[in-house]
Amino acid sequence: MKMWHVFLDRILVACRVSTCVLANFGLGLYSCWKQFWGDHDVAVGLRAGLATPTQGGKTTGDNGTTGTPARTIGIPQTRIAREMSTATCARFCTPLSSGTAGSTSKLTTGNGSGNTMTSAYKKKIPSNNSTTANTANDSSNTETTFTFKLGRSNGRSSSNVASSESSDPLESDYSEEDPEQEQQRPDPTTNSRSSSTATTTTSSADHDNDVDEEDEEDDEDEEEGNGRDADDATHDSSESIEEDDGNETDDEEDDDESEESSSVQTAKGVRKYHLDDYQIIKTVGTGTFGRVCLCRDRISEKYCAMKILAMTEVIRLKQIEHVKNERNILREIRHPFVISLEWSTKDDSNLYMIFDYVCGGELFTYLRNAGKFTSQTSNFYAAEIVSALEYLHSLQIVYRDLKPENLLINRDGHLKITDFGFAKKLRDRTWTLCGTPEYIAPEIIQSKGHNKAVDWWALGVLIYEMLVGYPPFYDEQPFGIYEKILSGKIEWERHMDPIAKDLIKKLLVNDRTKRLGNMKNGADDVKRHRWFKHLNWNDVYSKKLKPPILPDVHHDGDTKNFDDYPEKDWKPAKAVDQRDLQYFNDF
Ligand SMILES: Nc1ncnc2c1ncn2[C@@H]1O[C@H](COP(=O)(O)OP(=O)(O)OP(=O)(O)O)[C@@H](O)[C@H]1O
Repeated sequence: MKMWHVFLDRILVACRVSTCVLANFGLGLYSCWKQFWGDHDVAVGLRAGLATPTQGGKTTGDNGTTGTPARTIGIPQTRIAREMSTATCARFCTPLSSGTAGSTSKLTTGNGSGNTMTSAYKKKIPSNNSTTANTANDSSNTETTFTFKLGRSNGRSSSNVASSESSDPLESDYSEEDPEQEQQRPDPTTNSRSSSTATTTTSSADHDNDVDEEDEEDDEDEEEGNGRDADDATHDSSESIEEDDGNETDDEEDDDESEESSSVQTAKGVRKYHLDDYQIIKTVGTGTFGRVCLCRDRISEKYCAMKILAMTEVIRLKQIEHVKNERNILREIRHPFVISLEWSTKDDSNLYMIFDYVCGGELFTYLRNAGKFTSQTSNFYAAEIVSALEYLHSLQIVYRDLKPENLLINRDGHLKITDFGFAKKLRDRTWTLCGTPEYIAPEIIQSKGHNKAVDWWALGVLIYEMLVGYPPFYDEQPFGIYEKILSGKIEWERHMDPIAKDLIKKLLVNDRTKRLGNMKNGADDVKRHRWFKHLNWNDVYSKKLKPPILPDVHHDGDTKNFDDYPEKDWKPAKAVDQRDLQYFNDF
């Protein structure tokens, strides 16, 4: 019976791939025709998927990212979202690139078997790593926009790197034009707001646009939970939202305020922020549309991380709604293990988000350096993630990008989840195909519609990866990864902690109605699992647990745990015209 299931699953995946090859061929022809005749939008979709200019592992786009280190090759593919008609829907199935020397690219060795995979992953441990450890909007049910971060880097920190010649059969999936995004595009015929009035004092009502209409997942909770004793003190995550989170903005716009400045109510009173308040020190990371810089707030003298997104790129890749979504969700949340957004603004070229600077670098780096973590270390990080996921889910936010690359370690050794580019506020399921291949849940691959259960799946993958050193579903090709995910077959290490293994098994359940975390007791089922039995969850939330790793940092603005990026290669992003600027009126 099981064999039949596997067989049928494989046929299903194969059908999807074949369909996408054919459709892609058609789409290619169509796009060429359109490109020739000047249909910008469709051509953009194709460029994003297939023709990212790369040179020597560096992007050569016009977004100011020229010279971005090689882990960002294929930047547009790292967060691909294509909004095309399902009639022209296709998935690009092109050969894997071999990647760029000394960097990024794909995991191209290993055959998927346990041992080879181990060595393959170990080979990926960066040699020049300076990090050391002290101790061992989808608004409706019809929306089918596909968004992907592809492949995992073999470099020290990036995983969401995609080659422009990726073979991922799900990489470029197409959908009906997102009606919502279309609706939200301002009417170009209306007058542009002058830059002096477009401040960042926006309302959080934007979220409404990202919410599905049906009530959440009645069907998901039918299965019985495990009915464990409620002996653990459970933190009521809703209480953790501080009333004054420093991100609320004044209702009234200040005439003097420009796009680059705005008054914000902070814990210490009203502060008028301005971009000039921030002295940019150094690039510490790169992303899809730009870079993340360490900077210093001249007023508070605090170090911050400034995420700079080139608007031209955001528009080109049709990511307007996703970026606004990211900012809106970040404004709403406040949790000890989630990155804090201090302020956001824009000028006529870039969007800016200012975060706390997390100087310890990515968990990914520590994991690759260590090979694997002990059960105790993994338990510590998993507990902090459970606490954060419980909080996010209580706000109906599904995170959708859990992986070690998105977990930063603070100076105090505690985690901060970063990169909310795929986060989404949900009431019902969503159909956006997004994630990183090794971490995506079966229901995403099967386009069944998904919900917060995907985060619990990803937690299972993450715990496995921390304990074993590589993810449970691995293959050279994304297609192989998806096959393995759907087959549900996991290779277990002989000496793996049996209690951790039990938890992983209960999280990596293909049927999401039986997946721990997604049943009627929600996150409590995970928190009460034996692997977490020793924990007091209030202590977890209050950061009372002793961190297993303390980053080697000498001061709050230390950048030794991040790669060096050639600063002089950054070109200023092109200014967008008034029409395009209106897309970001409420940013
Ligand atoms: N608050 C922060 N403190 C320190 N480093 C950070 C911070 N935020 C981000 N970074 C670094 O910058 C990198 C890119 O940030 P982030 O993932 O948010 O950008 P992105 O554009 O969403 O990237 P991607 O395209 O990979 O999704 C991160 O991997 C991390 O190394």
